[in-house]
Amino acid sequence: MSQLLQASAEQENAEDSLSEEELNGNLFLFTAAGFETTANTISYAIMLLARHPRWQEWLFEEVDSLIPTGASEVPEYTSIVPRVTRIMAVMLETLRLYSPIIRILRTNDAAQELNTSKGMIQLPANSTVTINIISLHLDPEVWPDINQCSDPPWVAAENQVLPDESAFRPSRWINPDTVPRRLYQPPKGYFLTWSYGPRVCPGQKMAQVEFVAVILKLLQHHRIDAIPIAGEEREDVEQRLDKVMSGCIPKMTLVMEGIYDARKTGGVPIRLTRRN
Ligand code: HEM
Repeated sequence: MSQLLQASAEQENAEDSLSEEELNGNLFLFTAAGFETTANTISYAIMLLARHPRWQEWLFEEVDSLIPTGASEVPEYTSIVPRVTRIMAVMLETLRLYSPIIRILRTNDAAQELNTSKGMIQLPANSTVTINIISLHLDPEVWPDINQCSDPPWVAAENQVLPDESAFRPSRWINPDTVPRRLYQPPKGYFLTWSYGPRVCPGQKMAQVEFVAVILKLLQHHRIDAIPIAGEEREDVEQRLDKVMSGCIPKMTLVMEGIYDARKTGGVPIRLTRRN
């Protein structure tokens, strides 16, 4: 944003600088696009980790190897971020299941021919095309059973009721050691959480660093638990969390309904317990 302001201020002709309306528009875009998206992704990840606590144990292994217990040093970007794999996998899996932007709209000025795998599609001028990100991210022809070799052993023993593509299984993003790229690269066009092409999200890397920093610091000393309400058993808590997460609505970005109005709705009480 500061580079944009500087470039605008340096223009010799006033009409080449950004108008007040354009400045306000950009400020709004950066705030909404930069804040809501990442904040909600972190909220969903915390809910998923409270709902599936065994994945926290899996993350603790990575967190403790990155910052050994008792280490007083503040995590340092260049030494930590390139080594973070599991936290990134949790971020990608959260974004796959709960992408903050659930559809991308594009309108063409002129008539266009699209050459697709299903044949040629003629688009008249001013057609609006909606890309449905949710269905791409859950496509049963693409997502099931990827990288099962990276699963922690308890995954195979779990009685999984959901089809694999709908389940929270972050290890699907972790390639075996024999593959040079650490994280799974989905087929082109099937993971569009950041969009694609010339208008791809410019804040992608910043969001990743924010997510890693928050989850790393949170799990360095704490575990996340959903607090039972009024004598709930664990099974009741799980059902309640599933219900909250399935009650998502796309506002500016995808959000869990009622969760941010905690005074009225009660929200979802979460406890951070200090790890030993
Ligand atoms: C998890 C976090 C994020 C996700 C999932 C995300 C996703 C997206 C998507 C899908 C678009 C394209 C929207 C469209 O074309 O209709 C977009 C655009 C944009 N994002 Fe992000 N974003 C995230 C974080 C950020 C951050 C942290 C920033 C900046 C600090 C940012 C700044 C922008 C801007 C400025 C655009 C507009 C780009 C353009 O129109 O050419 N985003 N983002």
